[in-house]
Amino acid sequence: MQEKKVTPRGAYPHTKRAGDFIFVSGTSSRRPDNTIAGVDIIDEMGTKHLNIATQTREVLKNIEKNLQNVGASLADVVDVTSFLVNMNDFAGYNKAYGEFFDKETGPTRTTVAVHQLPHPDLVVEIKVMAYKKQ
Ligand SMILES: N/C(=C\C=C\C(=O)O)C(=O)O
Repeated sequence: MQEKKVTPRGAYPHTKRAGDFIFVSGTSSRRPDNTIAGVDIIDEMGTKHLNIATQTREVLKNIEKNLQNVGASLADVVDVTSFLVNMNDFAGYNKAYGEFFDKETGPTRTTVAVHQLPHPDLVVEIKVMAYKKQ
């Protein structure tokens, strides 16, 4: 059976090729059913813990799938821009990110804090640029 895909939240594609460059739109940990990975319910009152490490991993896996759909992979990523809602999450984000990319061979990266993301349960969104010859 074919895997259900995350659909973009607006009038944009997940990926856009421009020559040998591939741009990937801002991506979250949203699943194909529009629930969000990395939202832990921590008590019987339904209190949420928004898990930066889980969200970062799921974002990067979603980006990987989007790149695979156009014949590329995370190994082709040359530049990353990350948006955190809270810079106090930086350490958790940075550690999870390091499971996917290496300091010497990985892409350049810029991380900024933003006031909000398109869903209140999101704590990280990432966009990337990849380079893969056609
Ligand atoms: N890239 C955008 C939103 C992504 C949200 C998501 O994947 O959950 C946008 O609105 O530009």
